[in-house]
Amino acid sequence: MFEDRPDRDAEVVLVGRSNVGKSTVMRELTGHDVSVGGKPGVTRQPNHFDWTSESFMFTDLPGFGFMSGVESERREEIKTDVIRYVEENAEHVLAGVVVLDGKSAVDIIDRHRERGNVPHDVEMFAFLEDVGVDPIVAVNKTDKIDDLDERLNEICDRLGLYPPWQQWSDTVAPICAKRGDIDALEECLRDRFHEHNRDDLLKFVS
Ligand SMILES: Nc1nc2c(ncn2[C@@H]2O[C@H](COP(=O)(O)OP(=O)(O)OP(=O)(O)O)[C@@H](O)[C@H]2O)c(=O)[nH]1
Repeated sequence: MFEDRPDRDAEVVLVGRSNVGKSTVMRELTGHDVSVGGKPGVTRQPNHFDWTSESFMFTDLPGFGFMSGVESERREEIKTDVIRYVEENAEHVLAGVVVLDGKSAVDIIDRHRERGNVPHDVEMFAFLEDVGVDPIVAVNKTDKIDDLDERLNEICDRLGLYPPWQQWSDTVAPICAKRGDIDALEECLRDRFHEHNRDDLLKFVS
């Protein structure tokens, strides 16, 4: 189980498979330098970051899915904890950011489907919608992708968003966190803050 959540009115959560770059995205969003790049599965508890003085925080939730050296039972527990956390706090969550590794996401999704499983990323996207949390899909590591438009269309297709991806530019944000390029994600967040009547937060998004 996760430790106690700090008492804040509003929150944006980051979810995603292990090693997709969530900590790097968080560093770029908040300026907090958290441990990045260690062993997959390093983040096992939520990392909460106060971002403004407006009782708002970002939360980096533990990565789920395959992690070398972590048993499948433990991986399932982590995923269950992530799901429970979002469910319990949905009313405070202004947006749920599903971070994907743009290079490998489609292959991993297709492999899971071929085996008859629901892929984690697809499940998480649908789950956020189910609990009334607007999902944003941050497609990270775009520096490793050759044909970005095609890849983004494939990702949309797998998530049930009818391509072309440009139709979903308020939901799908191609980013390269490592190089500090997260403009598209910030734009999506700005939309969500506005929709939730939190214009007070807009000034904090660069
Ligand atoms: N090529 C490339 N690598 C990136 C990018 N963003 C992050 N990485 C790398 O991906 C690896 C994992 O990054 P983390 O930020 O630790 O990933 P995480 O999702 O927080 O990982 P967990 O703690 O396992 O959940 C690191 O080696 C990062 O440097 C990117 O935009 N491009």
